[in-house]
Amino acid sequence: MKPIIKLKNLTKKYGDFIAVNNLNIEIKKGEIFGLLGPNGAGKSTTILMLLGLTEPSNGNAWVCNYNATKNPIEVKKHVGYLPDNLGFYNNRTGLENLIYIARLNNIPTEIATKKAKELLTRVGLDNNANQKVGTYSRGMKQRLGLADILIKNPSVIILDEPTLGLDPKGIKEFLQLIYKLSKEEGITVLLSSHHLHQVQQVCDRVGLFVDGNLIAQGDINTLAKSIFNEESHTIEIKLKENHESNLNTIKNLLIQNKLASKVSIISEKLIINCSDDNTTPIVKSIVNANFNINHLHVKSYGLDDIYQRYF
Ligand SMILES: Nc1ncnc2c1ncn2[C@@H]1O[C@H](COP(=O)(O)OP(=O)(O)OP(=O)(O)O)[C@@H](O)[C@H]1O
Repeated sequence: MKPIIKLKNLTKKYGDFIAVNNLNIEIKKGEIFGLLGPNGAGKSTTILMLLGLTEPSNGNAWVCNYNATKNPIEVKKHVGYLPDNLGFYNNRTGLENLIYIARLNNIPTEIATKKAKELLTRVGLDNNANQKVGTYSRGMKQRLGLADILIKNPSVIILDEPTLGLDPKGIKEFLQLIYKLSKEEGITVLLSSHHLHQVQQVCDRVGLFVDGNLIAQGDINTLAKSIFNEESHTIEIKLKENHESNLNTIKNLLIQNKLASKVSIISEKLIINCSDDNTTPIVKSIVNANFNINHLHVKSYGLDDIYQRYF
């Protein structure tokens, strides 16, 4: 299947400064892809090139098979873009704002009203439809922003820092909504963020961006495996019979049986590293050797760990 978004050697220079350097990414239909990186990494510049709002210095971006530079109008027809700062009429209600936007998109008033109501329900704002937007919380405004871009039935939605300024509950609700839209309706989502641990909950794949360079891309498990190699899984075990000789017996057992690549004894605990998740066979072999486990913790690496390992 052809990718719905394709970036090939995409580069943006401002004078001698390279804001985006030779970017290559392919995103499949229905995927949620996170462009992640610190401020100034080049995320917004990439999005602007994808929308045809700024021209690449080199390379190309295609969205829904349209070249973003040559066919920006076609791209805009298929893409809903949620910028980091939203503009609504604060003295109008959520419903009025949506109807107004639908009318701007040439949707007749009756259909616009029906569609606006449906969308407000879809984003969980049905009870706030007649409330003035000026009284909406930031989370509610973000959800209204999502309804706004869904009005033209986009195949792709692009969100620039969508969780900025939201409280933890707002972030959770918003990300759940994005996940639902993608998985239930097949909408492809590209979102940028510098909040790694938040977006890792919903992204199928991520691209890690630093100083205009994409330093890694993939799903979190693959990234963790490629970075932490033999140590991508860490299991911490404490025994009831916590003598050093017992810990050493288990250490040797696990290494001999090739269940671990490394076992350390730290603060009377076994710290076991392995490239695959061997938790079950490790626990079985400890129990079979007649030892009792009274603490077990499996550490899974997240984007924060991956990111920190890179720097
Ligand atoms: N019009 C411009 N002229 C010159 N430099 C620019 C211009 N736009 C962006 N830059 C620079 O390009 C780099 C990438 O900026 P960009 O806004 O894409 O980063 P970002 O990852 O989106 O960061 P943020 O989250 O802070 O928006 C930054 O160093 C920025 O200063």
